[in-house]
Amino acid sequence: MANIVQFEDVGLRYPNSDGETLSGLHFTLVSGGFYFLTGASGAGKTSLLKLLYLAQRPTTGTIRLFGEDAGTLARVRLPGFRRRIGVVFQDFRLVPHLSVFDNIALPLRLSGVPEGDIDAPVREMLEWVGLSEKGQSTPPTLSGGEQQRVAIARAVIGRPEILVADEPTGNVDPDMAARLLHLFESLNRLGTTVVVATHDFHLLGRIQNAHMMRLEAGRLMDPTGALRNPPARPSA
Ligand SMILES: Nc1ncnc2c1ncn2[C@@H]1O[C@H](COP(=O)(O)OP(=O)(O)OP(=O)(O)O)[C@@H](O)[C@H]1O
Repeated sequence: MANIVQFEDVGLRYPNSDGETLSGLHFTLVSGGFYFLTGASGAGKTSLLKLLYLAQRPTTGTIRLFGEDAGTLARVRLPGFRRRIGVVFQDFRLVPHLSVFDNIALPLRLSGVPEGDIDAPVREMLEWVGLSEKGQSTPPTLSGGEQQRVAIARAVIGRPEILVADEPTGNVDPDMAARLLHLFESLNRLGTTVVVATHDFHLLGRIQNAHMMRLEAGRLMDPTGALRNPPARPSA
């Protein structure tokens, strides 16, 4: 299996913060893997995911995505790179004045898919997340869990190579959480590398062969030994 993501000694310090939010991250994700990222609130999960989907640059170290150094990537190639990564944001980030249908269609339209080829995949997605009746609604009229499902449909409609989801089951009941996880699992079976940050420990045992990544105060633990971290170094 090819390495799809490599973090090499990556650190992140936000400009106005006292210390490093993330430090010494050194790991590899393989193509087609399923990864859970856990850790207490404030441990740095969202920050790590932002590095992964190129919304944040690291302060130190190198991030390789799809075999290329993301730090030296020409600006013009960034949007194309980002399209290969589907993101489910913790706060959904749906476009409030667009219908559910148009929110889900957005990645296809941005990639230049012809209008005639948009209807069928969006309808399929709506069905997939159980929102076939809500295509013409706007996000502010939906429940939190429904908005979350729209966000998931939008993240996966472009068949991304990597799916990054930040607390994707935070607003749904246990049945829906299990269903959404099943959707991620089916995507993963089709070859998508999936990275899910979650507090929900019930989810963790549900995916066979999932790897666990645990963040503690900005440092990565490797309970399953799958990330090939080097042994912890003594702090300087
Ligand atoms: N833009 C920012 N500027 C300064 N500090 C930030 C910024 N974003 C996050 N932080 C800090 O970085 C730390 C890690 O935050 P992060 O959101 O990555 O944690 P998390 O593990 O995702 O937490 P949660 O589970 O509560 O979402 C926190 O102390 C947070 O205050």
